[in-house]
Amino acid sequence: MATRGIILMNLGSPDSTEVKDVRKYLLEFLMDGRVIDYPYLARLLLVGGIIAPLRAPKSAEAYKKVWTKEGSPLVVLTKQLQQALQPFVAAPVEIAMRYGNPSMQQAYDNLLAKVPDLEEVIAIPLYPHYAMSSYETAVEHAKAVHAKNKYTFKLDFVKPFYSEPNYIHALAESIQPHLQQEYDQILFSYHGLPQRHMKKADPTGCHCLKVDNCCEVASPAHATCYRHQCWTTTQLIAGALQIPKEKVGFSFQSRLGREEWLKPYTAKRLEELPGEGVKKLIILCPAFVSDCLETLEEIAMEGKEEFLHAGGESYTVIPCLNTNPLWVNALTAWMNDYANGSTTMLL
Ligand SMILES: C=CC1=C(C)c2cc3[nH]c(cc4nc(cc5[nH]c(cc1n2)c(C)c5CCC(=O)O)C(CCC(=O)O)=C4C)c(C)c3C=C
Ligand SMILES: [Fe+2]
Ligand SMILES: [Fe+2]
Repeated sequence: MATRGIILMNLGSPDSTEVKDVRKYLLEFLMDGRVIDYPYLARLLLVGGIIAPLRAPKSAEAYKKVWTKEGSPLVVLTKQLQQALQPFVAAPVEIAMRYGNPSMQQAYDNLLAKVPDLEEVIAIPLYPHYAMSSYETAVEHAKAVHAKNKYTFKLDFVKPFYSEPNYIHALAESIQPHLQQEYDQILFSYHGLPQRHMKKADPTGCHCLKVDNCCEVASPAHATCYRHQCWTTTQLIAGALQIPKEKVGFSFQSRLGREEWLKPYTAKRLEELPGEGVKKLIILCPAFVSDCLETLEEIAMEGKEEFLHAGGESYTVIPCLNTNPLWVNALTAWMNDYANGSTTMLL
């Protein structure tokens, strides 16, 4: 059998909540041409001259609200997932961040230190849904670091798992206990994307955001359609838990800049919902498998304030899967199926 290693890939966080570290992180993140996809010089002027310097102090304050003794929640929870998974798989597991630390190269080198005759690495981008700015950049970065260092081991990737039954089961079971309370709506809030990115990722050039109900009509575009994949996760969870259609909400959070992003915007919905009679809200963020700034600060703190201020009465946030044993089971099943010759979960 091949000598293997596994890498859990997540987005990454600043090294600390100091403004200089947050600025450095924002620069690395937003200078990624798959995130801010403007021509290099325009991107450099916008990100280096405006966004990173102006946003860093505000983001640093937000990070301070959620930072833990061990560091950023996203990185700490990804490490905890590594520790939870390791006992169930034969191959060593490392973690890597697309931006910041630990880097992809560190992860490869850690695996090589443990397995000098490493033949194959399976990278698992921890994003259920495909987006150029999350899944695709993680994959392309992993390939670029692999090529630059002339590593000889083979590199494979787990594909977006938005509809995979073990993942859906884990997510549904994590939601189920919260549905025992009285609620008016359960809002599935996904990280947003510029609408332009959706059209850019459409290989047909004529489907996404161009056809009525584009995400609900069959199309080859769905393999790279973020909105379709978010919609599918929502439908599968609502079906598994038999949540009535009128109690399911769907929105997109974390907008940046002036372009139009996917709608409806979560922040706007949180202001509108109480006026529509939704006083008791349950909210979750299935675009993330690990809690992070966007779930702990934007949704659990700011979002709650917005909703209650608009007249809402109760606001329950469902945590991300983090180290949920069923989620660990899902990852274990994919890795063990692969070790037994199945390539179903590979890109
Ligand atoms: C679900 C995956 C993600 C997609 C898609 C995504 C797109 C995207 N993000 C920005 C800008 C920012 N995102 C920020 C934080 C952040 N984003 C994701 C995931 C996705 N982003 C995560 C997990 C996090 C949290 C990181 C953490 O340390 O906890 C930030 C930084 C924080 C802030 O200043 O608000 C920015 C900026 C864009 C522009 C984009 C698509 C074009
Ligand atoms: Fe983001
Ligand atoms: Fe679509």
